Amino acid sequence: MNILDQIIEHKKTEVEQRKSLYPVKLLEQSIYFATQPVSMKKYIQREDLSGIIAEIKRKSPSKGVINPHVSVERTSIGYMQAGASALSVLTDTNFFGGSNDDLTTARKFNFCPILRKDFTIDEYQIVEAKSIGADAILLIAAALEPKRLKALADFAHSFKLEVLLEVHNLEELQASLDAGADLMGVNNRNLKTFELSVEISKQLAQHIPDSMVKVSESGIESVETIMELKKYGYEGFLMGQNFMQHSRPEVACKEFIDELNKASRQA
Ligand SMILES: O=C(O)c1ccccc1NCC(=O)[C@H](O)[C@H](O)COP(=O)(O)O
Repeated sequence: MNILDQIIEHKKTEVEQRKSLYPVKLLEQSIYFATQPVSMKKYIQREDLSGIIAEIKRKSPSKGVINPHVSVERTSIGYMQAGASALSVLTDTNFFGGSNDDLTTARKFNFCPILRKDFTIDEYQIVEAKSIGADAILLIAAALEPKRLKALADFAHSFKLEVLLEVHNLEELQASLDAGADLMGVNNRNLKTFELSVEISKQLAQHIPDSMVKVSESGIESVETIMELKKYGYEGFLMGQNFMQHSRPEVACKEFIDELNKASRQA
């Protein structure tokens, strides 16, 4: 079994356990439906922000332990002060060391779009995402049938959550174009083999309709890469490890965005 299959198998068990521990009715009670979510799509397109979706990632299957004791409060505030457009918080515990508490902490201290980065396979997780304060969820084409992608995207929209749909190849992209996602993410990392190549984003760009906000995800390490991806129409850039591998991720993020702003002014 590849790592994505392992994650999904584990997630199925985890979701069933959570359903009996915290029944969906209970989650629904904690949702304040009148609260308007903060649009990740709009923030990514804001001229005064960098387009970077800065991630809180404690560990990962490909890298192992990255920054297990990170302060979510300090890092999330620092990321946003540095000029990030949005936050991504990995809430999976088993493979990424995150938790729902990480997201609620980020929510408590920031008014900005927050992506709940998890492996969504069930409607329950969407209600849960809303109940912990997320503005957007991730759906992964490699993990779900096209019909299921659409059903989950529709369900997320009914809770006023935006959907970042992630693909890694042309087949997945074409099969998921009708799912109704708000943002199309191209993951440069193959989640089955961990192979990384930013070329994937470049190759798939022309196949993504102009009406969709394009996000390039994973393995982004330099300002030059972002400047290059912008030429292909990318407006969002999901970055985790590059910041999180520093003891002060928010400082690394600020240095990166300052350099990016300088490069953008000179372009
Ligand atoms: O990062 C992994 O090793 C990984 C393995 C299996 C499934 C998902 C994985 N990562 C999730 C992500 O997509 C990344 O955290 C995100 O795009 C940021 O990537 P990076 O900047 O390379 O940390």
